[in-house]
Amino acid sequence: MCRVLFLFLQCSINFMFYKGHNIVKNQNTDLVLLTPLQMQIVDKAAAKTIPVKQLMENAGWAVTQEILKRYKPCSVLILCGPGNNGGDGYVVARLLAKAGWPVCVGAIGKPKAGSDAEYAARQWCGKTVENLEAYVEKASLVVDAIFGAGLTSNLDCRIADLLRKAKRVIAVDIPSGIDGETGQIKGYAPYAELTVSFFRAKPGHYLLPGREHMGVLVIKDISILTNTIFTIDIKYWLNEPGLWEIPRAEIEDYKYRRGAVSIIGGSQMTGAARLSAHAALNMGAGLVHILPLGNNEIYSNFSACLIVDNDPLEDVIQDKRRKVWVCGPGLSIKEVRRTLPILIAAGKKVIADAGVFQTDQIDMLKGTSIITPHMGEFKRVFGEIIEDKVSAARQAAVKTGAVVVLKGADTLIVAPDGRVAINQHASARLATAGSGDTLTGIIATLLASGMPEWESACAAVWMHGEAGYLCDHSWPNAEMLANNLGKARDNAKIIKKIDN
Ligand SMILES: NC(=O)C1=CN([C@@H]2O[C@H](COP(=O)(O)OP(=O)(O)OC[C@H]3O[C@@H](n4cnc5c(N)ncnc54)[C@H](O)[C@@H]3O)[C@@H](O)[C@H]2O)[C@H](O)CC1
Ligand SMILES: [K+]
Repeated sequence: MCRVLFLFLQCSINFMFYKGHNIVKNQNTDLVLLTPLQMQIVDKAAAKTIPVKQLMENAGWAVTQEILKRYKPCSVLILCGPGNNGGDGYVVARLLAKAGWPVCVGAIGKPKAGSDAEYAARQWCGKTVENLEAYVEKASLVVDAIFGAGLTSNLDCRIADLLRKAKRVIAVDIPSGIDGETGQIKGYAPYAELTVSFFRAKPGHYLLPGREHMGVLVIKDISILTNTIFTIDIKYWLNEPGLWEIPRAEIEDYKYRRGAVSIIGGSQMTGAARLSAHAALNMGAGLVHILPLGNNEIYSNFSACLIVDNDPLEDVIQDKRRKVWVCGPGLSIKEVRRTLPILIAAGKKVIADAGVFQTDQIDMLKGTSIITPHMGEFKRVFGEIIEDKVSAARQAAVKTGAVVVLKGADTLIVAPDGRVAINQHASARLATAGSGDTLTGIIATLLASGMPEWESACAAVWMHGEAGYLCDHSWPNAEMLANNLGKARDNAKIIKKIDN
């Protein structure tokens, strides 16, 4: 009952804020990721209702609780930087010492006079050590509270050398040296075994290579109100159920409403289109066609549920009910040139993959709905990554007008309007030939069932990962992955139900 009332109040508050700003487009605020700059805005807004000193106390308390929960008392060195990250560190030092742990502090820089961090430093009455090199080596645990959201440039070599000597590191907010927005390493960053951050995670917590430095990542509530998010133009989300909603089967459904997926079937490499079709069928598409560019026998013998087109593409595209097309898996560049422009000119929603990335002709992709390159393909078409991969994918989305799914261990789903979902729901089980073709079939099915482009791609990437997790076999092939898609789809709904 209380939960229902709480949800009602939360929805009402959300609605009030949406009316005013319409800034948070996706309703699940739990999945929002804040850049360090946005976090500063949140901090400032939060400080109007709760003093920063109190937020810092809450942050230090949260870190201390996580340490007490996971470790037995041991010698701890807390490295405190000059800013508020250091301030959190001083609070941890005080609270851990109060709990009876042998603690000392190593001050790296001095907090500004009159700052909240200086206040926290003054509350620390224990040992502050000078010979940091020796202490870092001796300490059983090193708490890295040097830099957090405020890191502006590469870590100084002395600080990097110091952190290199630490045996076991616990990071406050984020390991020093990781860029909170891009996940890139500025000079050096330690590998923490535990990272405790506050309110909402940052993109850099999930983007590689940063993600590998987090160890166990815990995000703690420090009493910042959720509604502070509504004043910010959110651009990053973690890709989990709740960010999107999969259409449910309705009593009045018919096959075209459930979704019709059409796939161009290559004349030589026929496995790719068949895998896409297999994924689409297992994902619940209402109708799956393959249009073969060569001998259609292999496609006709593939599955009783599959329809193989006998007519040429120019005729088939006249069928207005067949809106969603997959073009690229198993196609030569010649086959792509023969089919992709026809589909685009006919106004079809095209998911372009594999074969379409064989040239650097970006123009060819304009008018597609979703493109799904892995990093090698992305670079072939769009060139080397100059800044970071999120910026590069955003530029590619603007240039093509398509949603870009940049596939990898931290797959990005980037919309032309700048929205970015970061997927961490994946494992090495997806790294198998044909896995990409499977993903294409999943995206096509969701798009054909009426989901918008970005949401279809996000949901498909998550379900692809889920199918991998569901495999009993630790080295599944793409067909085994596709066999788990029905269950993956069900799981997405169950998890969403619990979240909301
Ligand atoms: N809502 C929250 O999440 C809260 C977070 N808290 C903690 O505050 C920090 C962010 O604090 P801020 O003072 O803005 O930044 P830092 O402490 O990370 O560092 C700023 C400090 O460091 C100097 N600096 C930056 N880069 C370098 C560098 N490469 N070399 C040398 N010096 C550098 C800069 O000039 C400043 O002096 C956040 O991470 C949380 O841990 C709050 O406690 C409460 C709410
Ligand atoms: K830190």
